[in-house]
Amino acid sequence: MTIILGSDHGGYQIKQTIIEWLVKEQLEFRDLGCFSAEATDYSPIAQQVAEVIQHCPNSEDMGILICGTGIGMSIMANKVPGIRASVVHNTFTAQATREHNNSNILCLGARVLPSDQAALDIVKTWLNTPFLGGRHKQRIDYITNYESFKINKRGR
Ligand SMILES: O=C(CO)[C@H](O)[C@H](O)[C@H](O)COP(=O)(O)O
Repeated sequence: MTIILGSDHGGYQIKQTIIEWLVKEQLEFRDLGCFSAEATDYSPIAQQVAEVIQHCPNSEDMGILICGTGIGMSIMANKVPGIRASVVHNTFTAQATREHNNSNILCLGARVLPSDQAALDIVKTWLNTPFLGGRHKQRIDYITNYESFKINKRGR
C-alpha cells in the first residue's frame, strides 16, 4: 500500500506532520503537494490524488487530503468514479468510514481539528481499520453501480 498525500495551503502544516510520522513508521507514501504554505487551490490537488487512487492496482492505495475544512477536497475527490472520500473529525468517524464505507480517501480540516496530534490519531485509526464487508458491501455496490450508469436515477 502506498499513501498518496495532498493539501492546499490550509492543510500544508498538518501534511508535513503526517509525513514526519509516515517516515518514522517507514510507510510508503507519495506527496503530490502543495510544497509550501503559499496560497494554492485545493481542487486540482484533490483531483490528482483521487485519480492516482482511482487507477492504483488492486485498489490498495489510500489517499489523505487536507485543506481548511476537508470539505472542498472531499467535494472534488468524490467527483472521481471509484472514490469514497470522507471528511472525518474524530477517531469514531475514522473507524466508521473504513468499516462501513470502505473509504479510500481521508479528508481532514486543519482549521477544524484541535491539534496535529488529533489529526495523527485519526490517520492511524483510519489506516488500521479494515472494511467489514457484508451488508455494507451491497450499499457500496449500489453507489458503484450508480457511478457506472448500471442503475438509473431512481435506483432501478
Ligand atoms: O475548500 C475549503 C473549504 O471547503 C478549504 O477549507 C480551503 O482550504 C479554504 O477554502 C481556503 O481558504 P483561504 O481563505 O483561501 O485560505
